[in-house]
Amino acid sequence: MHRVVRNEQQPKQAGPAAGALAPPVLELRNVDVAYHGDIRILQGLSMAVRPGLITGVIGPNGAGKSTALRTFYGLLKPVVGDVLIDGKAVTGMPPWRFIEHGIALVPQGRSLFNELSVEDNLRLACWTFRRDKARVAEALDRTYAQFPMLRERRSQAAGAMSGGQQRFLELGRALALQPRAVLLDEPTAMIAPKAASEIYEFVRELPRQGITVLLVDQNVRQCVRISDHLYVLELGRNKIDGSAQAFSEDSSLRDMIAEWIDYRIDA
Ligand SMILES: Nc1ncnc2c1ncn2[C@@H]1O[C@H](COP(=O)(O)OP(=O)(O)OP(=O)(O)O)[C@@H](O)[C@H]1O
Repeated sequence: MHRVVRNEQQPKQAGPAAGALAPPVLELRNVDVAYHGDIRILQGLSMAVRPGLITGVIGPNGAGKSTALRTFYGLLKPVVGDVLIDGKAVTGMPPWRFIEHGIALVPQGRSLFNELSVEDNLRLACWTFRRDKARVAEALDRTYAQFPMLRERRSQAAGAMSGGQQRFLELGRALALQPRAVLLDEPTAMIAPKAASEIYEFVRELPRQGITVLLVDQNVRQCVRISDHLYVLELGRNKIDGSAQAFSEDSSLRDMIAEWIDYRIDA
């Protein structure tokens, strides 16, 4: 059974953050977020997504991980505090403008047009420059080179593919616009284990392509394994954050993570 291990008033920082000198691509600064009325789901939450790293966000069910990701992408507006891109406040900016800043989202759950072909789903990602046929063709070629499986299935209805294949199409659609950062919300939820492992291996390589990652995940084991920097949330607040190295070197933190993994396995 899961137990809350620490409940300090102040979040603990587990050692210096990896890439701590680079300014964040994205940042939440002391945000409070409410869905309805004045019940604040996030309270004083601060997080930074640093370039070239995978930043993982973990925490118990209902801790506010997905709410934080939606706030990062402008889908929820903070009641208090700010969202920043490259150090500049963009609080209240609508989600569709994030791609102009090179930031893409792969939301939780299925987001494809099931009846449309794989290729038409990719073409929709190119909507803003649809009249530039050469640019669309280049985006498709690049995506098919990265995901040969999608090229083979380009005429197939997206909804006829397996869950894992659909996830790769969603990733391909997000990457078609060559973002510098991608926000992933539970990328392997409801995906078979083998495909989930392939997705994590793919995500792990993204920084090598110059793509910064924010990964919100219930799969604590995989999130801890591939992240460079981890945030642990609890009840909508910062609990602990630090580099993956600091987590691996601190036995009390390891115990806490192990406890969560055990909890998840037993549940
Ligand atoms: N659309 C909504 N309207 C009202 N409350 C919501 C809404 N979405 C989430 N919540 C509440 O906000 C809190 C945080 O939810 P959130 O989905 O962000 O947590 P999470 O850490 O991502 O959880 P999980 O790991 O279970 O996905 C929960 O108490 C949840 O019930």
